[in-house]
Amino acid sequence: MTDEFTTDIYYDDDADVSTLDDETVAVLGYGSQGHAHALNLHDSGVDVVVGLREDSASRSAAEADGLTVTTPADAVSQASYVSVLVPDTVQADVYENAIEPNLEAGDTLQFAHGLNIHYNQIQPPEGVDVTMVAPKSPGHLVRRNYENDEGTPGLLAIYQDTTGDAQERALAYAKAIGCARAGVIETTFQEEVESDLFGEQAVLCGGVTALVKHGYEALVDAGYSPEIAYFECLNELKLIVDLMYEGGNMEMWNSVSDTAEYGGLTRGDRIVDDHVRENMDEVLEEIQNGEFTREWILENQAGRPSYSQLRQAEQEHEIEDVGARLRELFAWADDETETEAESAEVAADD
Ligand SMILES: NC(=O)C1=CN([C@@H]2O[C@H](COP(=O)(O)OP(=O)(O)OC[C@H]3O[C@@H](n4cnc5c(N)ncnc54)[C@H](OP(=O)(O)O)[C@@H]3O)[C@@H](O)[C@H]2O)C=CC1
Ligand SMILES: CC[C@](O)(C(C)=O)C(=O)O
Ligand SMILES: [Mg+2]
Ligand SMILES: [Mg+2]
Repeated sequence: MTDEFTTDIYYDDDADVSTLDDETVAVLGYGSQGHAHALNLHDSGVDVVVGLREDSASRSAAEADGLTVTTPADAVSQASYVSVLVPDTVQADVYENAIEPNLEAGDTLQFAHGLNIHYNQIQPPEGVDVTMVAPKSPGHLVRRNYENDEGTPGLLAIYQDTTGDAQERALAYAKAIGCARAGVIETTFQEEVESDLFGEQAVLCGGVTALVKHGYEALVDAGYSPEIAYFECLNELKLIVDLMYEGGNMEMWNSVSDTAEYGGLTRGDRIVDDHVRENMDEVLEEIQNGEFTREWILENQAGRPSYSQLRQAEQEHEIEDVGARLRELFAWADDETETEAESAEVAADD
């Protein structure tokens, strides 16, 4: 077991937002990450211009938030620091048509996810710095944490350092969006993209929702009420994970009953067993060898048939309707409503 971390971790004292005083940052995109970065940078005193399509649904939101909005190409031409926060699947096109023609030597080209660089969808020119500042959080929480004077952990990677100032500039950016309040871990584009794709597929998004739905279906199919199944398998998960977030699995184990602890420790590995680990290793291999990224690019080129069908089926799962009706009935609905409103607001920007 290692008693020393091998990575460098940076905090607010390691960064200086004034590094960006003479720079204009173009934030391309105003969705989950884009709105959070643009607003946090702006509130940190950085000169920001948002780049959006003429017909973008996000324009009105960005302008209502007091930000300067123009087209992506014009934003890049005005900027010395370009933060690419459009969907991964359109970045190569946006780069070719709006970024590359307007990028100048000495500029920074920055990403929040390494996919397009690591899988060679974008080949940046020599003469620019290429960096990544990747919050380890959904975008609307990056904004909420900043507004609450809290931080969001992030990753930082330097792919190309032409100016010799790439890290100083990226750290200033990370501080300005609130990541250095929590901690910024230095990594590489490869490590970020492969770990992020794995985490969202096998644990955070894919794995956990599959577990929740199977648990819900097992109870409902055995005759238990949907309300009970929802509270047991979805709602309480937040409360459990909050404890894990605060103090590791042991904080959760120390808080639940001995009965839950014994049942969980003896049955957990029967539910998520060695076969699940084999599946995880298979999913990771598909990420590492580029199979997933090729599949995702082809899916988009075909107009997202599978994505749309799967998303529709997810929306139609009984747990969505049961959960929406229950959240309306309970005291915390105001908070949830706020979260759902935040999500709806950001989703409208998509
Ligand atoms: N979502 C998250 O929490 C996280 C995302 N990331 C990364 O951040 C990046 C952005 O993702 P995310 O914030 O989820 O993106 P969203 O889908 O939430 O937002 C996309 C934004 O880009 C705009 N956009 C879409 N297509 C184009 C286009 N062709 N040209 C110009 N603008 C366009 C949209 O506006 P409109 O369609 O109206 O033009 C919207 O404002 C990705 O690299 C992602 O991997 C990293 C960490 C977490
Ligand atoms: C967990 C999904 C994520 O990687 C994220 C919010 O970090 C994403 O791509 O949205
Ligand atoms: Mg992620
Ligand atoms: Mg991701």
